[in-house]
Amino acid sequence: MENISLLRVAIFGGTHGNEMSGITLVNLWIKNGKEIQRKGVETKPFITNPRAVEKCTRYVDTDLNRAFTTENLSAPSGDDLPYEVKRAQQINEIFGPKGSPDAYDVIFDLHNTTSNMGCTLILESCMFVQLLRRLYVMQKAIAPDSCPVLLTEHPLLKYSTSRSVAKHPIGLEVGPQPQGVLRSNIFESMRVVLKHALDFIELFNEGLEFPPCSVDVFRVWDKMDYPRDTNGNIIAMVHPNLQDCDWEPLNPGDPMFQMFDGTTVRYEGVGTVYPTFINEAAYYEKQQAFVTTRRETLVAGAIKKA
Ligand SMILES: CC(=O)N[C@@H](CC(=O)O)C(=O)O
Ligand SMILES: [Zn+2]
Repeated sequence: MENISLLRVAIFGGTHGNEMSGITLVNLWIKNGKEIQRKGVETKPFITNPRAVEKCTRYVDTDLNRAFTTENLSAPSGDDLPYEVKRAQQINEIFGPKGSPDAYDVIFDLHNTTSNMGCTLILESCMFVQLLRRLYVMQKAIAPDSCPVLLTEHPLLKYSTSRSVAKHPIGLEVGPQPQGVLRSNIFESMRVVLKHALDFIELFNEGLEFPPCSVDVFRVWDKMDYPRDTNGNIIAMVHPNLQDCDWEPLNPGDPMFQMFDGTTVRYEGVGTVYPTFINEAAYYEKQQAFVTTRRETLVAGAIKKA
């Protein structure tokens, strides 16, 4: 039986300054935190990138959700550092230090995507799947559609997120919602998932035991770029058969891109993958048309409060 304590919880909004649901919710909760208060739990709502929020842009100098590397966090502070690196250092001081016993127990980091991903929980390692299993069950109960778990553990594709400062980082990615836009359905589903997640932490803190079980996850497998010409210009779009089909199986031979000349590019990998972040606006600059994942079932042991 693994013992973990869940006492200090932060809720981050505005890690990307144009993802409006998390920004709006966190600002509401900063004004009035009643909705996120739970017995025995300290919850802190926090805007992580206020300058980007003010400009309604993803970031000012560099992507904050890639900035929490050991190198950045240990860089000598100075005015010449990019804004987001300075901000990462401040956040690490308040909620970390990353990797230390003093770090916050849980950070929920609220994101929106332009992809049709529904409500997705993003986990960085399977260590925390025991808890996620429970969140997952609760989400299933509240959302008519499935609520996938994306595991970003990958030797090359893992990135240094804002939430990685916590002992248990949890990303909440809800879409589709355009950048800079607030949609009531997306806003509401984010709000409801957070509510259930906090309810769970309260129950857990009261000493409720959760039995072992298994949970299905989508593990990041590979990233796919758009087809490009020799100058690096994009020469195709996501194929209509794939657009909006996040989490649906993509089999070898299935259409993947539609070239501007009308021809179809088909998936040629080995075996079935489950694409996600399909045609995410923020990923054009990252040379990423979508991410492929593989389905896995993880077995979660019993958990109980320390
Ligand atoms: C669209 C978007 O910003 N997605 C997030 C995913 C995450 O938080 O892990 C990112 O790339 O940082
Ligand atoms: Zn984001």
